[in-house]
Amino acid sequence: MQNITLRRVLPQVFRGSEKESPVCDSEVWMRDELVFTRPGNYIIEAESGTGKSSLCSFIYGARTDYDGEILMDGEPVKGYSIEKWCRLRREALAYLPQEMRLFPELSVMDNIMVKNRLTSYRSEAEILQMLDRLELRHKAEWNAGLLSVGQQQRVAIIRALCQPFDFLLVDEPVSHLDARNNESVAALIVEEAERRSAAVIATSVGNKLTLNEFRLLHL
Ligand SMILES: Nc1ncnc2c1ncn2[C@@H]1O[C@H](COP(=O)(O)OP(=O)(O)OP(=O)(O)O)[C@@H](O)[C@H]1O
Repeated sequence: MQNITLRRVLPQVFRGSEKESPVCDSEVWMRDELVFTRPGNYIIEAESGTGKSSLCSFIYGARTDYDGEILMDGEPVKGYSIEKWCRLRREALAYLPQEMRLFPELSVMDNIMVKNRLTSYRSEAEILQMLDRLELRHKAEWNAGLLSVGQQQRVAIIRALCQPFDFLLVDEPVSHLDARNNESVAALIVEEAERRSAAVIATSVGNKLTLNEFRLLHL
């Protein structure tokens, strides 16, 4: 997939507020055409409750309660079959939801392997290396539910990287990370995105992923 286009997209919950702030000032909602292309980095910044997670769910196809159109390589996604969504999510679209969705009773390694067994994208040694880079190697056998939220974020990021993708969608990926961990996560994400010539779309409510070059959009 080369591009994702938003045409006059607006969450249905915001219907009627098109002429009011923040919707009328948004660089995303109700724009005639907003195109995300790969490769490239995008940060979508906004205050709480303005729809960052909703936007991610719309792009990922998890929710359809929006007006306007989302197109992938020019095709409107609202007509996509379940099979097409499954293929897209397996091959082209990786997603880290804000709530991470780890299995708390499974170990860190098993959480990552649940995904990696489906994709066969990484070797166990590569996963351990990524855990090492994000300073979590010593937690590999811990239950994910016993990790801090910031540690869980790092595990969920590694899990999201265990697949091919053209677009990586990360919803507030560093909201619980300090500057040093933010930089480690950003370096890993940039490296993985560059390897795939992919685009990164990251949302932020304040603590932004430390990318060198990116287009900033205010939601
Ligand atoms: N599944 C849903 N169905 C309908 N409306 C929803 C749903 N999820 C969220 N909303 C509404 O959409 C609006 C934006 O919520 P959303 O979670 O997208 O914001 P956000 O910018 O990600 O917030 P935060 O930074 O606090 O996580 C809120 O008014 C919320 O009540």
